[in-house]
Amino acid sequence: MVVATTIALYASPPSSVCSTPHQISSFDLDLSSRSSSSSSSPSSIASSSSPQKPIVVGGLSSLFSSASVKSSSSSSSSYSTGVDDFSSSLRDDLKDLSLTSSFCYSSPAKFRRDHHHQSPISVFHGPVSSSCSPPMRTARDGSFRVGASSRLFHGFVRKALGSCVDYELGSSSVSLLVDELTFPMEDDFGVDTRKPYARDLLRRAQLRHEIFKDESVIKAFYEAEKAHRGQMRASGDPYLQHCVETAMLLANIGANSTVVVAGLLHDTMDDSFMSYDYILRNFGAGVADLVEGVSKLSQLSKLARENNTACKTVEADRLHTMFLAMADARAVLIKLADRLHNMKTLYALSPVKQQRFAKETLEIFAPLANRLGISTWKVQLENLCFKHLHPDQHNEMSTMLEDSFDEAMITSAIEKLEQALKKEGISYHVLCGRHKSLYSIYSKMLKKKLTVDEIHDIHGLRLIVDNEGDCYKALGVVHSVWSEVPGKLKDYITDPKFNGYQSLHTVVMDNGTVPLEVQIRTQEMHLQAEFGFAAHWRYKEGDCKYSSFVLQMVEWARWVVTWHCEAMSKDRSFISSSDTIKPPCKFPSHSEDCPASYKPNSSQDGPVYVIVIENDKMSVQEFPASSTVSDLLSRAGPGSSRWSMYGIPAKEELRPRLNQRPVSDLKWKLKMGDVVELTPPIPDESLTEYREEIQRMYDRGLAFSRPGTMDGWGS
Ligand SMILES: Nc1nc2c(ncn2[C@@H]2O[C@H](COP(=O)(O)OP(=O)(O)OP(=O)(O)O)[C@@H](O)[C@H]2O)c(=O)[nH]1
Ligand SMILES: Nc1ncnc2c1ncn2[C@@H]1O[C@H](COP(=O)(O)OP(=O)(O)OP(=O)(O)O)[C@@H](O)[C@H]1O
Repeated sequence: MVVATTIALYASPPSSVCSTPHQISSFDLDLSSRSSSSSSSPSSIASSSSPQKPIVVGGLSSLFSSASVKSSSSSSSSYSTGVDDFSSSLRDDLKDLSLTSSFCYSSPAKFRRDHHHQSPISVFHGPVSSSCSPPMRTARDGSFRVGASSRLFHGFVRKALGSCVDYELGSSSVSLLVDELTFPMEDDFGVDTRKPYARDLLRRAQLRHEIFKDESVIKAFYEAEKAHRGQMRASGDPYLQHCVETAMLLANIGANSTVVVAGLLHDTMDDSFMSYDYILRNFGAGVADLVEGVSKLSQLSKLARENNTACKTVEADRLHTMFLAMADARAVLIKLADRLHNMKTLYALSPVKQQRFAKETLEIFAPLANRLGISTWKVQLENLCFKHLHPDQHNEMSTMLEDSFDEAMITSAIEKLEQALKKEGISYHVLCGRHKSLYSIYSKMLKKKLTVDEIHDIHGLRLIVDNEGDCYKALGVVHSVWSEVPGKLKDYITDPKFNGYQSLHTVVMDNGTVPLEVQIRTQEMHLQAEFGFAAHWRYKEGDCKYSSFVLQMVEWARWVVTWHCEAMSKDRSFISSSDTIKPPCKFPSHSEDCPASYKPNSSQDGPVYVIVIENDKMSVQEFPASSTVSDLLSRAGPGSSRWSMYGIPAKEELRPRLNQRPVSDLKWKLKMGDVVELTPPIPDESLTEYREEIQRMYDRGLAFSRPGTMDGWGS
């Protein structure tokens, strides 16, 4: 949820980290800002999609002093110091920046030392030797890769994390305006592809975020323009606009140019002539793999949506795991950005489609954003779903909270506490605040059967201090500033929760009328609460039991995202100083032989989730690691309707299709995210003939052995 790091932040002098007085900017809070026209309109998407409003204080005084003010600010806290003079469009961008897990400016000096020569756009813009890239990127197995569509279904279980060393395009620090291109922008016929509308779109994007001046991003923009030319959205906008908005969302969380480029191209494989190889040639394997990953995710998501698969909790759980495990976490990030923009423009679709999308988003994508720790997207997705799925409750809640929300309250509460702490000589790492989102309030009311007046954490502050002693001292300060609500003090430091969660919680009354929850913890405790056993995503998912595989996968995915997105990387400085929580191995330099790296085909002990489509019905099935297609077939087993009276498989099972291609080897190992079709589209009339042929083979003794022991399937 909150805040605070950008490269500009790291470039600020360490002395300013915790001690500088901060002016808190005002901000647009859709729910609370009564002056906002959008807030009062029931149909306003803005009011429902607004993220929580995190406000942060902590060494940000020089945050906006960098020359790259726009990009650095865009990837920083939404509500930190000195944004008053920003343009309204930039402020719009900033709305997207309230991120969950980050509050740390603990070692800016280190980052400064490490990164101050780098592009302000991304700390990871440095060139990375190609030896870091996993070999699979270029040495592709040809057996299942004939044609573009088959590519979509191949090789997705590559190292989810190997990809984190993939920065082919990251080295570009070239910053260009639209008219300064150093490469030709012509199509195959030598026609200048820079259509006026595209030029305008790009110019506007460049005003909103510096990364759109990056040469590779501009090139991708024009490739996307070519690919989607003539294609319109249901809203009537050119399709290209969706590509730009998707990329903008990514840029706003600090994603580097590789991810932004892939964001621009994310639909090209599905919607146009553009092939994997074309993207590979023009943008490198990193981008091509990401686009391919997004494409695969889109196809699975469509299948799930059409089959209403995620309405079953077990299958939804498997889908969350599958999505994160089968593709690079950055592909999930792009898919989330794509979905967020689609949700923002959902009004253009038919009511039936709106419901379907909203349902799937709530079941699959919001939880994924939660797992990745991208709180701002999670909040927006949930609020938009809420609005479409329960419009009456949504309206009611909006109206109710419009009357009680007070945005100024949090900013002034932060100021008050900041001053009091200073007076007492208590230093802190982070002081931040947030409004609870509309959907989160609604869910809490339902879950705990409470009225809105009984929710005490609609307004919340979080204070991160140096040590346990300071936690208690700060608690005393909090209680001296505001009056304590009796019975609401919880000391999870002395008495940690069963999952190890530690923090002090208290509820106080601001102005004697509005409850304010204050959480106080150390950096270590905060890290545990974000990344550790007590991680917030797990807390939010409830009493689920997770396999170690799932836990490891989410941990990795979060690390990948955190390390690739500056705005989410606030915890890095914490982590570097933490003894108890270390990344599974050192990012971003881990390589194939890193013992901790995720190797799906060797060290992975499963399980594997596979999409099975049978008689046009989709299910997500779990198999032990190393299961084969043959194992999948045998699961149906004799006695099932799909086995003929002779005990041999009927024709359909003899030609199962794996990832859209006929299976050539039944010993083929199933991989996370594989799609197995058990009902190939064979015309009915051919079945009888085919079964007879099988029967003849069987009679001649050429038949296959019993299920489960079938040997290789020809090839
Ligand atoms: N990361 C993490 N956060 C937690 C956990 N438990 C509680 N929290 C945070 O602490 C807040 C309040 O928790 P509690 O004080 O235990 O409150 P409660 O009794 O569950 O309910 P309320 O007082 O109604 O919020 C939650 O809203 C979370 O933000 C946990 O296990 N992990
Ligand atoms: N008092 C607080 N101050 C600052 N941030 C908070 C505070 N309480 C929760 N958060 C953060 O706000 C984000 C959204 O949390 P949300 O309000 O949806 O749920 P929660 O408060 O953690 O849990 P619950 O709804 O069960 O009480 C999370 O990232 C959470 O860590």
